Amino acid sequence: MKRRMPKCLKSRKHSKDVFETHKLLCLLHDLVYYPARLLQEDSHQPGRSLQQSMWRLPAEHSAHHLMANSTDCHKAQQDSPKVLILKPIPFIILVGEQYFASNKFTFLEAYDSSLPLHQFLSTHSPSIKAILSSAGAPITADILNLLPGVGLVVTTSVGLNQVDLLECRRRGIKVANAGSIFSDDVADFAVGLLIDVLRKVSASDGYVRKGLWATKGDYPLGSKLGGKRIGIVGLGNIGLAVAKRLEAFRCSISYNSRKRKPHVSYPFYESVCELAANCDALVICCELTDQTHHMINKEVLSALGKKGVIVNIGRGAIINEKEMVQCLMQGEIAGAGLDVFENEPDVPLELFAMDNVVLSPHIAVFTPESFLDLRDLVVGNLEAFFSDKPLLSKYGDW
Ligand SMILES: O=CC(=O)O
Repeated sequence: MKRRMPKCLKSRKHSKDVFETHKLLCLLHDLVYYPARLLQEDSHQPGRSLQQSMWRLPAEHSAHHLMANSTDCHKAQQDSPKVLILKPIPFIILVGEQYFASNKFTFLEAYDSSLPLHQFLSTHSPSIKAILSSAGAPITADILNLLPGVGLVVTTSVGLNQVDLLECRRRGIKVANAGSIFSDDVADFAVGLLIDVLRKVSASDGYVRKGLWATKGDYPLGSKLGGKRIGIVGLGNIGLAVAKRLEAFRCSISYNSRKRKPHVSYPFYESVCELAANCDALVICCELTDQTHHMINKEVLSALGKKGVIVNIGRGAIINEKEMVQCLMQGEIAGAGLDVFENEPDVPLELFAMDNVVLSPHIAVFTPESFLDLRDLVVGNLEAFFSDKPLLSKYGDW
């Protein structure tokens, strides 16, 4: 389906941003995921202000700076409704200066203040009408309690496990996420991890680099992807994109999901354990919710079996990491391709020594190309909200 895009965004030229985007993406993981933890610990304690921290957005890109360039803009900044940002979101750097000059809204960066968060929010509460969140920036009931004027939470992430959705629903706060913008990127990466684990791409790369080819001879061969039975856990946009790719490899697809999908002919398993017992590889594509937390446990992995492989591009906590590490150590499953972990950026040390495991630092989601689409979607959602128009990527039925 074609995504609608606000007129003001259609005319913008993206190409000149690509170079900047590439530079930023090199820092992306550090900026988005690692500081999420750092910031949780740092949490607006006076004296430990983030103003001096390396994570702060460059001053010339902040809304305050951009809007403060003329008296008119300054007035507009004071009057316009505020979109709260609790933790740094590097993609904002990509949003053109021109767009910030709009009078529809301005960003209010809480992490720029030396005030304790509670005080900061109480002070600015009347003007805060929306929140811009990201994968590492939790939006809790406590925060929403302090902000009764908020009508929209928009996130730069696909996953919404960091947002208290029940509270949003209770308050009638609209929620918009990154929709399907990243589906192809994540699916490419999932298939990449699967091929890597099966065909030992990274492991054999390490073998060559360490000079072992010359001294130890040929490396053990990997296993063929073609014809494998793949179980997809979570058949949303990403799961379907994974399935489509794997069909081209002549894999047979089956799936587990909250509900059987109408118009989908792949075999459906109500139990994830049964799915695991009937496939050679499991690809985890579902959301992290109370129901999916630790859903992939020892029992499921044992059902997958000694030749089975698991790939996770969903969220770390969908797998019981301790049990998975044990299963890998004991040869209960054959290998794993993991982009997400329970306590990022911490990765269980045991995995480092396993050459049947491929590890990546939660990067499946982004490519520079779709990052530009994300920019347009987030700004488009905010623009729509403040113009009382339908959101571009509304989540939920409230
Ligand atoms: O993992 C990242 C996301 O949910 O966007």
